[in-house]
Amino acid sequence: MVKKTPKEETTIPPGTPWFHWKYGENGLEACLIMIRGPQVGRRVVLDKDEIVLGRSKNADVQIEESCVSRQHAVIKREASTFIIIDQNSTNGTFVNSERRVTCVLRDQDLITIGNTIFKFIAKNSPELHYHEELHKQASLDPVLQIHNKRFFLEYLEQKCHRSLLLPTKLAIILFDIDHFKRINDTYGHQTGDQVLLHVANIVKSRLRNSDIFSRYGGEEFAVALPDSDAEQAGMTAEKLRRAVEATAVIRDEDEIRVTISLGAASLEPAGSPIRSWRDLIERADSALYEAKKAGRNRTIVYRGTR
Ligand SMILES: Nc1nc2c(ncn2[C@@H]2O[C@H](COP(=O)(O)OP(=O)(O)OP(=O)(O)O)[C@@H](O)[C@H]2O)c(=O)[nH]1
Repeated sequence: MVKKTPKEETTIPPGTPWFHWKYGENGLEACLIMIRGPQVGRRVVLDKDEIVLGRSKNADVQIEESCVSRQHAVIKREASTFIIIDQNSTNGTFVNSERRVTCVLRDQDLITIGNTIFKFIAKNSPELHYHEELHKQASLDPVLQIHNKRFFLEYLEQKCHRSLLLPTKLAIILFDIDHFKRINDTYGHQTGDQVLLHVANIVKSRLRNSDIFSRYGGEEFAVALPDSDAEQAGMTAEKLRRAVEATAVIRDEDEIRVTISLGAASLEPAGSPIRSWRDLIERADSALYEAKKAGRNRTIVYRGTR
């Protein structure tokens, strides 16, 4: 049964980029890896001319520590060089333990901001591919070979931030297999896993390359649809629902059929404006909840006034 997402449930690192886990045209970009702090292993790809680090919600890399200034430091890219510039922060920016106002970053430099430490990995660093692989492994669901929740939320946060600034359209779908417990209870957990894989494959094959599809929980999934509004998300959701409904998993003599319930929400105003990715998740989740309550095997698009 789908439960409403508690507000504090998602604690995914803010500002974590998602877009360079496949090799881009210019190869891998330089990055920062958090090596001490609340999100150890968090990777920040330095793919913009300027990246702000600070406590502010609007910082590209938000560091939620009271001793970190709102706009603490900026990393500027100049050709292939990265320069960190302290923004007159109260407690200072440290590179390799020395307080610096500006500093050209070199491979493996350690940047300390508050209690958080990042390691700078340059574009030509021998460690770059290693960190890339670690990030990739940490972003995949090992059974279904689709993105995991961590990756999805990283992506959503980044994408939402940009879509609200530009602004561009963005929608998401959350969906859940109906009465999945019965499948496990009737056929066993292994067959349950087969059904999960079946649903994941059906959905994957119906999405665009630009859509981000992930496992959100046990039998819950999430899709992010860039450049889509609520109507388009509703149509995609219906397409997915019909595709799942129309196919079956064959097991011995049995045809196992499942249905899914879906909730969709988009960034465009529906009642009160969306301020963050959390609002989007909450709205899609409440639409999914309504779809379950209304009898399952259906799509509800969030049109609330909250
Ligand atoms: N086989 C298998 N089962 C899983 C996995 N993750 C979660 N489940 C099962 O999914 C079931 C979810 O049950 P419920 O939350 O009651 O939901 P439901 O039976 O789908 O009912 P509704 O969501 O209300 O339609 C539980 O029995 C979990 O054990 C998994 O990775 N593999």
